[in-house]
Amino acid sequence: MHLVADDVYVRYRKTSRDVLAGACLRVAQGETIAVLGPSGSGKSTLLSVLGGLVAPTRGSAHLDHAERQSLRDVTAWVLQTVNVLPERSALDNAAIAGLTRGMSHAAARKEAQVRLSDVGLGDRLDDAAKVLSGGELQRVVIARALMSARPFILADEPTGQLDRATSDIVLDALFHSAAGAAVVVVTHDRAVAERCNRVVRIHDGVVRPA
Ligand SMILES: Nc1ncnc2c1ncn2[C@@H]1O[C@H](COP(=O)(O)OP(=O)(O)OP(=O)(O)O)[C@@H](O)[C@H]1O
Repeated sequence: MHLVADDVYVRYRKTSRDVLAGACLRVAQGETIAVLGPSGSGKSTLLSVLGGLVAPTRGSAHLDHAERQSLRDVTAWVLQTVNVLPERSALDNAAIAGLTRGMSHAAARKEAQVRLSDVGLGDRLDDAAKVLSGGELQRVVIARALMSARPFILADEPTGQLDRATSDIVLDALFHSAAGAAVVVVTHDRAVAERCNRVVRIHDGVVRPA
């Protein structure tokens, strides 16, 4: 199964330019792709198209062998602005993705414990999200994305606000623990790109090898 953006054009309402203008990207299962490009070039837009959140004006985004499966059902997000329930524990925040998947409460909590331990938060399970640091929160979000068991993880600047050492911990969590899931990561950070199998750049609305 591949996640495919095929000749995608996106023009936002009330704007006069195509942010994406013939963008193509084919994401194989298990691969890691860094998407680079200047601010405003359309990186987040491409990610939103792949995740089924923005509909192309022309062209399409789809799964090549499962056309009827929705993009939203096969993608999990790791976003720049961490969206967690601040009063709930790290364990609860990660377990939510298991509940959404139809797991029992007990099974979701058990798997969340494993996922959080995998990203180095085994000793923070019961801490409320609001007392965790930025890097710890980002790892909770990664554990939650992994809990969703979706084959494609879309990460938008996951290390944007973190220092180098914390970024490395978060990237280890993202790339090592994702075992089997593809990761498409939008980044300005060369160190992130260096850890990916493939690096592409958006320029003039199209995707080119970097
Ligand atoms: N909902 C929207 N409505 C109108 N214009 C939008 C919308 N979302 C994005 N844009 C515009 O589309 C262009 C591309 O935005 P996008 O966020 O995809 O770029 P980016 O490469 O991810 O930028 P950055 O690196 O600064 O995050 C920008 O000019 C932005 O203002």
